[in-house]
Amino acid sequence: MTDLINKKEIDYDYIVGVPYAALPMATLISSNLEAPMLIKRKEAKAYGTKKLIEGSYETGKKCLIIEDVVTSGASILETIEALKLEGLICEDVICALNREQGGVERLEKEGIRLHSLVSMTEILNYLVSSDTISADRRIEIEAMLKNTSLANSPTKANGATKTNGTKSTNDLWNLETRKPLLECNPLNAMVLKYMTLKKTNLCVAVDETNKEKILQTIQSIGGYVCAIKLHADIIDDFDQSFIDELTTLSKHHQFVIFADRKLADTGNTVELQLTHGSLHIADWANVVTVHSVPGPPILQSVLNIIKQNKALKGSLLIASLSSKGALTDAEYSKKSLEMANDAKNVVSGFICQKRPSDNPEFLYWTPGVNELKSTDGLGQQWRSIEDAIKRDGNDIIIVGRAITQSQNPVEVARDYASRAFELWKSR
Ligand SMILES: O=C(O)c1cc(=O)[nH]c(=O)n1[C@@H]1O[C@H](COP(=O)(O)O)[C@@H](O)[C@H]1O
Repeated sequence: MTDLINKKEIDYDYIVGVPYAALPMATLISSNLEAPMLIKRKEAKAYGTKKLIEGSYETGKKCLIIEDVVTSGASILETIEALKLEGLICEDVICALNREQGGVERLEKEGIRLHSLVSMTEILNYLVSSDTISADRRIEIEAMLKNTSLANSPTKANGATKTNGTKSTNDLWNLETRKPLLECNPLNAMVLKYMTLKKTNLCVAVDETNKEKILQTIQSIGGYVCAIKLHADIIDDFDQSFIDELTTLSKHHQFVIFADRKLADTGNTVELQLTHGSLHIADWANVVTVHSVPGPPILQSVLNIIKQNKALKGSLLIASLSSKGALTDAEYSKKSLEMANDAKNVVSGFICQKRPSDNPEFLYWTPGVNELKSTDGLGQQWRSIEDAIKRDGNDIIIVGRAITQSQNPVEVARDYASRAFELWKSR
């Protein structure tokens, strides 16, 4: 907690623990920081000073409140009330666990900032990602916490109309319910952040062969995408300077870098393909496509590389392809889904035409989208944004030539992004 206090550069004169559970922590912090501590009594003594606040202090000075667990924030406000009566100022609270049951909001209303070591969301994320609890169990816990906070909330307390803040567990596609499930996977957390921040579920496939042209295109449309997909092996002048500029653009425009490599070999070969050769894919790509045809070992190898903490954070498994006559039928998709379900720490989602599953923990990425044409004469099959999102149930559209070969790629990217996002949000 002292590190958190220093990191947040909180200004204070005294340390005050919320009686009684937080007093030992407050005492330790006061001694570590060599800061004076005040004691707030639960109730004034019937004799002696009869004061609620013990210790030596000057009015107008600042108190940093220490609490162990914050639920509604009521006991903190009680402590602050007593301190204010003595002319003391309270602006910051440090707690160990924020149960996220209304405490932050209630304190914010009083101009109080709550800084927590860990939140309930972070704990649940860890429990799900470590397979300690299932995603469904997580939703039940969150519904229970939400119910409890509604039960404790002031509006409910003063008899205001009941609001049912819980989402039924089958409303898994509601973003508020689905968000915590998606955030258990590091890549999906990254993608979702950009999607919700930039209001876009558009991934543009920049299938150009010249790095300057690629970088110019990305610079112009970067504001409208959550991801940029490349076939690095078609770029004639692919080199480190390209990777550096691409990475800079991804940070500036906040998008995920997607290497469409369609890995489909033995584990050893895949590990070499991700880390060697002229591409060094894992050094710059956050996500890579993987075929399920070699079976589960390929995912273990991709995970081995993800664990090396390079740029690579996740993979998309091919469930179905858009090309005419593709062999990826329903049976193939089902087998891909089984592989993915056993490897959620490496498979963030799918490349698919129709969403192969109703599991909200995956993101469903779909190519083959073009509002103006239905084929390119080379086997590609295109359909509309609406069909891709609403009829086929996908999350992210992957669009190439409809944007990159249009008269005005920026305008088309903006249009595709806004239409796709509206359809996705309203699904
Ligand atoms: O994995 C892919 O991205 C992919 C899978 C698939 O089934 N179909 C498909 O078109 N793609 C890719 O998505 C992009 C589609 O580009 P356009 O056909 O120009 O929209 C290309 O980069 C393809 O390689």
